Amino acid sequence: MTQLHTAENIRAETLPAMLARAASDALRGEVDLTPKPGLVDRRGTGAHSDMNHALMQASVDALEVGFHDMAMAAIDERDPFTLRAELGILGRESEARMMLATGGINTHRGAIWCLGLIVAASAMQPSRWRASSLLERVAAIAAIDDPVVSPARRSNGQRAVRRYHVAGARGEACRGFPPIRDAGLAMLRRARSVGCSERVARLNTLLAIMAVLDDTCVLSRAGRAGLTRVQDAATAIIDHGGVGTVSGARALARFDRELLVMNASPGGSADLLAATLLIDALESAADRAWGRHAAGEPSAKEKTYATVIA
Ligand SMILES: CC(C)(COP(=O)(O)OP(=O)(O)OC[C@H]1O[C@@H](n2cnc3c(N)ncnc32)[C@H](O[C@H]2O[C@H](COP(=O)(O)OP(=O)(O)OP(=O)(O)O)[C@@H](O)[C@H]2O)[C@@H]1O)[C@@H](O)C(=O)NCCC(=O)NCCS
Ligand SMILES: Nc1ncnc2[nH]cnc12
Repeated sequence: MTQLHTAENIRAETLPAMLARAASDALRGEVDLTPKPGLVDRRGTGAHSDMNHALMQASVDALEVGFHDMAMAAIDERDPFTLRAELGILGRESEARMMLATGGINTHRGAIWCLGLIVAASAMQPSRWRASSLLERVAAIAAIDDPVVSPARRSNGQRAVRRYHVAGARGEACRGFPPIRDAGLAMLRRARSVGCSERVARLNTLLAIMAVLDDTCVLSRAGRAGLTRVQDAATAIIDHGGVGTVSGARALARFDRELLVMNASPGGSADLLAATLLIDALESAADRAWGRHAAGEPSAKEKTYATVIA
């Protein structure tokens, strides 16, 4: 867990480095979480023939520098339109590093998007890391068109958006990622508060996101019927107490097998789980560093330097 402290710095680290590390930690936490339904984890490849745990780890390693650059851009750039254009450039650079690290496999394009926006929003106002405040800034950035990308972009996600009339990754960001704000964070905190292990809390959080997200990966692979099945099955497991019980763990195993048969990988939900873990870590870091109800901006020194103890 990344922890942020002030004053007696054991190891001073710049804010961009701290944010990049926190984003990478969140992505590794998602990749390592096991057993996830339909997704790559420590057991194997999920509903993918071209990905495995080692490849996902290599992908995460390749993304940290890009998150650092996005944070730097957000600290330095005050004009929102210039910042959005810069984030687009840096996002595509990150996608290129991902493709280089994975031999051309799209492991984390969606994760670069959602975590990159959160990192940028965090760097813009370092002491205002409450989820609602962060996600408002995410929505404001996402609402600005990337001057380089054509609205007619041909991608699996855009084809699903047009065919099934869903928000897609861009639309969810423009709304401030409601599945994170309203489902993921609430489940993560509630599961911890009732004594679930961190693994169970995170698995329940993934299911809570899957229950509400119109995941274009699932739509592209299994259509509207497949997405409805995924949402209904995730809802049922949560409604019956989650995966911390024997019956819940058995239901999760059945769900995993069903997704493999459907070839339905909830990659978007996996990304939003990582984003939920990132926002949770940032809220905790801000509470420790600046106090629970920090209203004021941190000092110039705090804006630039913070101690990070891994
Ligand atoms: C806004 C972009 C994400 C582009 O989005 P677009 O709508 O054009 O669609 P895709 O390029 O297909 O990317 C969408 C990915 O986002 C994830 N996702 C899916 N549904 C949602 C949702 N409702 N909300 C949020 N995020 C969602 C998902 O990413 C994950 O899955 C991918 C791996 O799964 P897989 O099934 O293998 O995917 P494919 O390779 O497409 O299928 P196969 O060919 O293998 O069958 C992986 O990407 C995961 O991360 C969707 O795939 C954004 O990329 C963009 O505009 N970028 C430009 C640069 C930029 O502006 N960057 C800013 C950085 S701050
Ligand atoms: N663990 C995972 N498996 C498959 N696709 C993903 N996209 C993000 N994380 C993923």
